[in-house]
Amino acid sequence: MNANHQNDIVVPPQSLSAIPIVAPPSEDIASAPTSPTKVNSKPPSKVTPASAKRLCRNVIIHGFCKYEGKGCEFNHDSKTNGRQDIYPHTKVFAHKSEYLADQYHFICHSRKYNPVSIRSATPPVSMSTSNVEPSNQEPTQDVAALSNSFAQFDLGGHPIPPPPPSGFQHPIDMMNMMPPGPMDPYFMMHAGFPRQPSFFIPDNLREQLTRRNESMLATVPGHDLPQEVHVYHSLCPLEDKPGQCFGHPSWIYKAMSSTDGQIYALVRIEGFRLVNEMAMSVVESWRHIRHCNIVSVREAFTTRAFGDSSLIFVFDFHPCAMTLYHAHFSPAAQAAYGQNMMIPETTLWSYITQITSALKAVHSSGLAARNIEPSKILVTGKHRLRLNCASIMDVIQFDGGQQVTRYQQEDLLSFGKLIIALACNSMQSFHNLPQSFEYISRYYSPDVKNLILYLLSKPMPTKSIDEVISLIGPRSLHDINCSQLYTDALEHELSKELENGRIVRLMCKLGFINERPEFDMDPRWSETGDRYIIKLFRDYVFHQVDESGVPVVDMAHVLSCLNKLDAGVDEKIMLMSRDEQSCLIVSYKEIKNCIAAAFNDISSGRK
Ligand SMILES: Nc1ncnc2c1ncn2[C@@H]1O[C@H](COP(=O)(O)OP(=O)(O)OP(=O)(O)O)[C@@H](O)[C@H]1O
Repeated sequence: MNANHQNDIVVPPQSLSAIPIVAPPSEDIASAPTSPTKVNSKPPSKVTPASAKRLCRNVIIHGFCKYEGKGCEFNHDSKTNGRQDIYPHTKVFAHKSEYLADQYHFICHSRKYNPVSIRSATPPVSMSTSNVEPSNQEPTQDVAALSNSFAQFDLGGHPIPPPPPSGFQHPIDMMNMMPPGPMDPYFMMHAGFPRQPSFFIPDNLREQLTRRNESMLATVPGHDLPQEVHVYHSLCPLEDKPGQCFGHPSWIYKAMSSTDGQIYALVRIEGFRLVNEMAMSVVESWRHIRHCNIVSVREAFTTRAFGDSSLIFVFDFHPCAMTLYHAHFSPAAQAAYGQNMMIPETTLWSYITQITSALKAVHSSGLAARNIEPSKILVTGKHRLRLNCASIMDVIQFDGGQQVTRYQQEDLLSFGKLIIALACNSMQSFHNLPQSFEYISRYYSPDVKNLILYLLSKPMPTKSIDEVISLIGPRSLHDINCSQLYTDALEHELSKELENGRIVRLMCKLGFINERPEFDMDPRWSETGDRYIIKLFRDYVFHQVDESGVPVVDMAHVLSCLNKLDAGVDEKIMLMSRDEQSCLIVSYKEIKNCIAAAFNDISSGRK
């Protein structure tokens, strides 16, 4: 610390309303120091018995005192206390002294004359055991003296707010918007403390998104794939052995496009010789379909990059996706859930609604899906389905689109088979229809059976996806409702993340500003003025210690401070010099202005 500031603080001229705390004088108000610049720092500490009659400042301002019954000696019964009784001797400096009295009261609650202890989880230690020098003065007088010393500063703009109405929530409490449920273990560490604001998204959602992000970045070492295929690089196989795509040996890779930097899924049909160039034009029709239940195809091309003649289809990549087969019918899934794996009716209707919606989009575009089977439908989230491998069948069995109507009827038939398989939890269920229908009738509503009967009925011109839509109409409304509720929940989470984004930006600004070595000799960057306030604020937010000097790692405190800073609220805080010899009272609004000015200096290229 700069030697000039060992024992006192010169109020920076830029921050007129930053108030250095004067050492509470032991003399009378009349003999209180009047110089605003030179300050001592030892705060008053002892509360005389007279305080017992005085209404607690915390009750006045916040509606409650968290130290009531835990050492706070002031009166907490607001009904028996008139406001005019609070500081009968300090009428002249009413608002100033009241304000500072409030600060003083907080100091009294502090364990080590350190603002962090205001937020401490443990009850405050009595003043006699704290480091604060005891004072015989009544707080009112001390405070009046303090305000007297700073009469020249503009303290008048902040009248004390009226006592809060019952039910009033302190801004910090208003951030306690944690959803009902078990408390986050982090906050449990602060037992005995009111619930802290939660700024983080729920664990399950966070884990899901993290897994997806990791899956996007995951690589598989030791493969001998080409470095580059067309504009795609960083190929990574998603399977360790070739699969079967519509009867052809196939591979699927994750790869990055050098065109847009996005990750895609490349489906490679191995050793495929394209005889009709026109076949590729089908992909163009598919490319125009953008639907939430269809994996979008981006392009298709042939390549010799793998040492053979391969046909490549490029699809959107959905991290952590698995096929419907894998989710419900694979030996692993069957072993894990056994007979208990019956799909609940609401889930079944959700699946039906999503596939119907996808088929409607495809059929309306004059195409047929030709992929309604469990291994060609991806589950990309909870109960979230997407038809995969769109367009592949049309290319490898190209017929110029002559049989679309037939294929569309086949889509409906395949859809019926799929519902039977899902409802009976068996891929073989279609081979024993009477038994399957009996099972479905027993466990599902008649609507399911009626829909299946319709889908399995003979192909005819009137049998269409539109008919299916009218059959499932009321059921699909439930799915729409669920989706919208989920969207609302996600938006809510997103709004919280938005706050976090703002906080990160603020922290970046603080990082840019604090202790820049190249500005060491510059008085504007040394430990005076705005930058000094910013530095002390950084200490206040991050470097607090408890009464034994142990660092306090209190995320809730950090987030709460940064949120208030971001909002630029009028609330004032006390910043302490590192030697604890002097302190400043300054509002978040003023600190925000200091940071904005300092950051502006840096970002404008000032040297
Ligand atoms: N678009 C995609 N985005 C992300 N992952 C995908 C995508 N398409 C496929 N996958 C992943 O690749 C795996 C294999 O897909 P594929 O289409 O080859 O299914 P499969 O069950 O192996 O079928 P088959 O046995 O017929 O090859 C899927 O389980 C999924 O994890």
